[in-house]
Amino acid sequence: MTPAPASASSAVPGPDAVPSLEITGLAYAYPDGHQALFGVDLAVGRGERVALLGPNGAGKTTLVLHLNGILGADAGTGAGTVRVAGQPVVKKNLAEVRRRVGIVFQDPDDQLFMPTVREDVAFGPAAAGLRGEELEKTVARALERVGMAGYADRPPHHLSFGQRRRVAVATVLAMEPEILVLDEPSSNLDPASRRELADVLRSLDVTVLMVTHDLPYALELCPRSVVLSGGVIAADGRTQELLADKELMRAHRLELPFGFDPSSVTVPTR
Ligand SMILES: Nc1ncnc2c1ncn2[C@@H]1O[C@H](COP(=O)(O)OP(=O)(O)OP(=O)(O)O)[C@@H](O)[C@H]1O
Repeated sequence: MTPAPASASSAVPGPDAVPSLEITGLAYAYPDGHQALFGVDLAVGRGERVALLGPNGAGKTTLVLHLNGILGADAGTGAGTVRVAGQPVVKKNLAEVRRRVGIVFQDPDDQLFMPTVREDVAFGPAAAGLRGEELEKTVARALERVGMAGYADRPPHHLSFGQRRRVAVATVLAMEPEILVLDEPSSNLDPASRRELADVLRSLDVTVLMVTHDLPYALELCPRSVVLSGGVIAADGRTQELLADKELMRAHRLELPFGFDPSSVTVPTR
């Protein structure tokens, strides 16, 4: 599959718009010498929802950890550049970059540690200086966006896993990120929670990069997918077309559930 130009996706900004994410020539070797990324180029336009697919060990987590400077950030162990909303991810910009890149980790309990949902969602904006009514409004709006408006006073550990994941998304949305990065958002969710989270994600007016092994979820949510394999981008194009490409799928150990037909799904236009 020939990599598709960014303009093949549906919500691509105009030629002058700054992409939410722009990765150029990103290469990275871990300190033990293991080379995980070999020159990755990827641009994600504002408002796009893109799935990052690939087999175990492809380099997906390594790539995501470069987006907010946990790895890389001019540490001297790699090459290439990462820009978020035009800003290079380098040490002197890390505070600003981390505000703009909201990562929702696979386990919500890694992100929720306060006595109440309200305090968890308020934590980031309060640390950024928000106070009083403005902070209250920010928290309320973030909880509303994930359908958890009535849960502000509840302790996070009293919520279901699916509800905790939505609150984890709210903690990140409260920072008004440029790009929301989700690591396996559908993992451990029952079918109803999975669908509810999909509805929430579809309703957000934010750029999304979603790492997932759940190919039907990628298809439901992301018009565009990128296949990372062996530390390089193997394909970049419309999710429906990539999932229908049996050779590509086999070559990169991607498997649809038995009997699943990608052409039977109505895909979102953004
Ligand atoms: N801390 C580390 N030190 C050395 N090598 C590492 C380290 N972390 C990951 N790797 C290696 O880098 C490669 C990419 O790993 P990465 O975790 O980015 O893959 P992934 O696509 O996220 O995989 P998965 O789907 O299993 O989560 C793998 O070969 C992995 O073994």
